[in-house]
Amino acid sequence: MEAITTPQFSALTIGSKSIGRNENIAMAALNFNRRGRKHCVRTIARKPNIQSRSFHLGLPHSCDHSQAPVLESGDCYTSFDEDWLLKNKAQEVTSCLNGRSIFLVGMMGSGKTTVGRILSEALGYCFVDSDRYVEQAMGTSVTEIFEQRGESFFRDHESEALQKLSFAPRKVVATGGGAVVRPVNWKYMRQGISVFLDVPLDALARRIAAVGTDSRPLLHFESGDAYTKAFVGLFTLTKKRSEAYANADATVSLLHLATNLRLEDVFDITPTVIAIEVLAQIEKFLRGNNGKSLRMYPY
Ligand SMILES: Nc1ncnc2c1ncn2[C@@H]1O[C@H](COP(=O)(O)OP(=O)(O)O)[C@@H](O)[C@H]1O
Ligand SMILES: O=C(O)C1=C[C@@H](OP(=O)(O)O)[C@@H](O)[C@H](O)C1
Repeated sequence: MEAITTPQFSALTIGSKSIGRNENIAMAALNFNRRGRKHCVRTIARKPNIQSRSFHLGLPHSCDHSQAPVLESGDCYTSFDEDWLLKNKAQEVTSCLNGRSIFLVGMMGSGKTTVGRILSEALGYCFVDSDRYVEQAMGTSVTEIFEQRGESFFRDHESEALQKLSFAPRKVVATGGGAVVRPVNWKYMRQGISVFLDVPLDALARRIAAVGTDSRPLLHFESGDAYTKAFVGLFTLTKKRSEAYANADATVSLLHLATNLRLEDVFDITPTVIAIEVLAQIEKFLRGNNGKSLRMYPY
């Protein structure tokens, strides 16, 4: 059996900078392959109730990761800095991505815009929100388009936007929550890699209630407070769309992620950690390790 090697960054000092909403330290991932050799720096999550502090990461020659939390992608981790890890993960995935764009799909409020911006910055890609793209092309808001021209008019322009974006490499595209329902949109998104952000209904409704339903016309028909409107509306849409979301090349399930990180609430998972997990799942897909078939890409 080969000896386990000490990671190159064993003397790296973790700064005492604040990370995440509660200023807790981040958790870094060091992935070891089956033969026990250090493979690469992997993923992280914010660990609640641990004070930020400086320390040296010096791993012994035989690391026991049996107690380390495990991400959905199967990586385990120790304490580290999440921005640093995102950068490293992005560097690692960049070469296998080879310029392919990333299309984030998921329900309203699943974090496509928030996570997409972080991802694009880490990868040096451009970020495009397809709703904003349509709004710019039409010179009016999505809400007004729905109210004045109807949903199918909006869907036509959404498809046109995705078609145009599909030709452009090096983009992270936050698609609209309903883009998955038109089969032709998958043809466009297949020019890149699609990732489904799978977020529990309650968390979606809480996020949307926090900002209100004004900019989400499909939730305007429901009655009750913002949370109830969002929950009921999203429940109905989810039932119709879950099969379509399953077409994505990769999925990041926040429930699985929270369970593996031993977090009680998906709200405790920061957008940066989700971005890292998106990259880890893309890597799995590109290596043919997630059960989805690879396609030929134009870039
Ligand atoms: N990981 C997260 N934890 C808590 N709130 C989040 C997270 N990601 C996004 N949000 C919040 O949820 C709301 C919807 O996010 P957004 O990125 O606009 O979703 P989408 O583009 O999928 O509709 C925003 O107010 C955003 O700040
Ligand atoms: O789920 C949907 O059908 C929609 C989601 C919205 O985008 P977000 O997912 O960015 O909120 C926007 O495209 C439009 O209101 C319709």
